[in-house]
Amino acid sequence: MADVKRRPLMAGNWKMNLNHLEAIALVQKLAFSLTEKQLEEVEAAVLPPFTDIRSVQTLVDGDRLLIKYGAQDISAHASGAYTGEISGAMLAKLGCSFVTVGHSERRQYHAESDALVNAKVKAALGSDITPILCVGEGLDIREKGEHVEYTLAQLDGGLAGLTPAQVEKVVVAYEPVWAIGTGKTATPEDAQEVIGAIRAQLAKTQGESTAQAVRVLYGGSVKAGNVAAIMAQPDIDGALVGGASLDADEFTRLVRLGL
Ligand SMILES: O=C(CO)COP(=O)(O)O
Repeated sequence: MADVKRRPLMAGNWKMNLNHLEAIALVQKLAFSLTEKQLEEVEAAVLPPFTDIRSVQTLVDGDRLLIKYGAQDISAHASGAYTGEISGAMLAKLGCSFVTVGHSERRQYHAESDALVNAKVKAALGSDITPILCVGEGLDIREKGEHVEYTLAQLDGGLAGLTPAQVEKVVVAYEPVWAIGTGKTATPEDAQEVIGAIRAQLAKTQGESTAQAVRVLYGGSVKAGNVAAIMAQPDIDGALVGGASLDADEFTRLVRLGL
């Protein structure tokens, strides 16, 4: 199917950085630097720590900013005795549009399995929040040449039990673990290889029209200096940006280059 227009998405995953005052300052700078037209063409989102979200909400609502925001994790449970967890309903109440699910740092440091990631994807959809399902291989898997099959298994695991209509609401982010925070970016061709395979797998499992509708992002050492070459690949619809999203000027340049 040719010429399907997917709106580019640039999402800044702040990880465990910036307090709520710093969050306000950064979002204000982004809003000052990006025009409404740019934000209509490229969807721009920030994903701050939980403790910043209320402040970001107040700013975005108060000034009717077009910048979207979300969270970095969501509980698989709806409510109850789950100490430390944050539910989808709580995030929805704060106006979150997105939540990353299954980020490699959560898979690695919090032992998140594909089954848990799948439950979190469903929790997000149940609260009308777009899950950004993160997949991607470590260096050992890449060196064995098994990166495509490994990533597709994470994709299938994360989407298990969803209907094609639900899958269309999911954003997938391919983030090879060896490229995160290391300064080593996958080449645009490496990223396209896996992201093209993700789209082909979606076509096989969900049907061609769903596969064409799903946005697939690349993440891993994305900066203003390399984003254009990444975005030039046919199947890449945006970027999930870590370090470079903490700098307002750099993230602004990234959003502008997102088309
Ligand atoms: O993990 C990432 C985004 O989720 C990528 O982080 P860096 O952009 O810092 O490599």
